[in-house]
Amino acid sequence: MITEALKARELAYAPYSKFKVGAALKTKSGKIYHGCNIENAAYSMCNCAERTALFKAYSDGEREFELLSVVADTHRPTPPCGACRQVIAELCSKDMKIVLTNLKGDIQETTVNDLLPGAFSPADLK
Ligand SMILES: O=c1ccn([C@H]2C[C@H](O)[C@@H](CO)O2)c(=O)[nH]1
Ligand SMILES: [Zn+2]
Repeated sequence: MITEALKARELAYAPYSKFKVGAALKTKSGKIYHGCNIENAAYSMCNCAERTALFKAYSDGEREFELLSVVADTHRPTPPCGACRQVIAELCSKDMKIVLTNLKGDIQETTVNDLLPGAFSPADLK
């Protein structure tokens, strides 16, 4: 899955930050969705790799996910931003595994719940 995230990273559209990110999301049925960050001249419209992968999968009707991997050229394994953590918390199970990596090959394994404990959730709307 790290190799798949690296492949996804190659397709990043990051002309402004020059910071390419790749993500790979595996469904429970074994399908792999790739995502890269996609930036925009209107900077606030930039979309992260993690959300690209999740939205691709979700819009294909996928609902059950097994693993998300993320990679970028960071000193530590690439941490997803707050917005992605919130989206991941909504669409993936709390115990789903997340593998954070970087180009040096450092690896950090974590879970959805560890990335955003106490996330605002659909239950809070009731
Ligand atoms: O985990 C992360 C962190 C940042 N980015 C993107 C957003 C923006 O395009 C660039 C710089 O923040 O990296 C991601 O895709 N994922
Ligand atoms: Zn993000």
